[in-house]
Amino acid sequence: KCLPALLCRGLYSGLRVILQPMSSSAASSASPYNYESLKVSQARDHVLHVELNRPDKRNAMNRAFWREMVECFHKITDDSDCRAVVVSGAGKAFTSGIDLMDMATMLQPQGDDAARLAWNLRKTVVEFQETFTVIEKCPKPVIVAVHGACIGGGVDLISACDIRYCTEDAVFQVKEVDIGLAADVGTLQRLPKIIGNRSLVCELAFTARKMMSDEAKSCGLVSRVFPDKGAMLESAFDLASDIATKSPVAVQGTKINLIYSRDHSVAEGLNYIATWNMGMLQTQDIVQSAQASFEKKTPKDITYSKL
Ligand SMILES: CCC/C=C/C=C/C(=O)SCCNC(=O)CCNC(=O)[C@H](O)C(C)(C)COP(=O)(O)OP(=O)(O)OC[C@H]1O[C@@H](n2cnc3c(N)ncnc32)[C@H](O)[C@@H]1OP(=O)(O)O
Repeated sequence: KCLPALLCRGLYSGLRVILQPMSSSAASSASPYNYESLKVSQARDHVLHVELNRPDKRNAMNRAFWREMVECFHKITDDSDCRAVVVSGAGKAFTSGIDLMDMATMLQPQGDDAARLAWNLRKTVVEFQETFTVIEKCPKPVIVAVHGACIGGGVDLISACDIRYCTEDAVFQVKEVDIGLAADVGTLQRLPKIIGNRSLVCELAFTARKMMSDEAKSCGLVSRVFPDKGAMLESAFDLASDIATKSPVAVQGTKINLIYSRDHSVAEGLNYIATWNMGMLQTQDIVQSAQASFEKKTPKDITYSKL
């Protein structure tokens, strides 16, 4: 064999080793899901449960929370073993929104003059927005299960999730006007697209009035209401498990395209998915799924490769 060909092959093998993605077990043993404000556990096969975990403070969103949600969802995005996520709150309530004790220091502007103060404050708001936008950027479906109070930042959080369940005792409140600010981390942008009723969004956001579970269901904010938290979580885990049996190529491609299409015209959405599927239609998952269908099997009978 000629020397240049051998050198090329050696270089190629070396590159393959360097570019080889870390297996999920190696990744998770190096950096487990370990947080101060969140508790992450494996609820079912391929299903992670992310709990807001400051029950004594009604899961108020403190400094650690705003940072850890981003870290957690980045990790979930890269975790090839995870195919669906359930988010819920520990204790008496889902969340009481931003931590009012931490708020002053978290939003304290820094800078030598008005321009620099404003510049840095804008950066802070954009960073806070990322705490919930990561949920939307994560290609794994995220189901949120709300019980009790879901206030302020809580509505921003659930608006970024894909599927919303709640209990009969759930209370939703776009509370920001009551603390003197216009909601700025997602509610005003996402909620109108979820409930499709601008009049109702304005009413909720201008007055901060409470919306109970029956109204949340009738306006389309949540898709199901349960008598208690236990029943809700069981159903949320069942739903996540069901999603996790399907092809991850199909499910994650569906989430990404649904979100893209929400923010673009039909023509742009069709163009995007055509380009998407020119790669993804080449998956073995289609061959396996079609074969299973011929054999009267379901996705549950198929082992799809990790994504
Ligand atoms: C760039 C910024 C972007 C973000 C903006 C976000 C804005 C918002 O989120 S606006 C909404 C702010 N939240 C509130 O106004 C809610 C305040 N809390 C309540 O109304 C009640 O606590 C609640 C109805 C949620 C629950 O009532 P309950 O009787 O069950 O509990 P409490 O006795 O009131 O509270 C128990 C302990 O938790 C502490 N706590 C509750 N909420 C917060 C909070 N938001 N921040 C900090 N701490 C909170 C409360 O002080 C009690 O603590 P302790 O006295 O030590 O037991």
